[in-house]
Amino acid sequence: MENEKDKFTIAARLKSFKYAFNGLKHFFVVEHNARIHLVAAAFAIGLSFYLNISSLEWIAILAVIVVVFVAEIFNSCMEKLSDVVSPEVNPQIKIVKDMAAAAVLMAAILALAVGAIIFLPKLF
Ligand SMILES: Nc1ncnc2c1ncn2[C@@H]1O[C@H](COP(=O)(O)OP(=O)(O)OP(=O)(O)O)[C@@H](O)[C@H]1O
Repeated sequence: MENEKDKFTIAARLKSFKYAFNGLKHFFVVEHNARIHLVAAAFAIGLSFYLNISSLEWIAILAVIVVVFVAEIFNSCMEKLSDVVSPEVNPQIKIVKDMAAAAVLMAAILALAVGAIIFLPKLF
């Protein structure tokens, strides 16, 4: 039988959004790396306006910005979860944290490559 909690309600969906925005607020207010990504994103968006890039180029720039933020949010989640699960030094936690950081590195490399492909020919 369907439980009260499983029922679809607009109020429950709105609450989920509230929690998601709460997570976003925490990320931008508390996590220091978020500020670095925010500055880089603002720079890329400013440069995109200045260089009057095409619609497809905008899609690529916005997509890589979001990919970097998503990777960094999950990386921060992994760090927090790891610190709760195992606050002491643990070789498996090291691998978990290193791999989460590797995901951010991959996203950042992609963002740099896409930025270079779009911006460099317009600048030089
Ligand atoms: N509990 C642990 N056991 C083993 N190694 C750890 C542990 N905690 C952290 N490390 C190692 O230290 C590195 C840095 O971990 P930490 O949680 O400090 O992330 P950080 O990258 O410094 O955090 P931030 O992204 O907030 O600057 C990890 O990638 C991992 O190699």
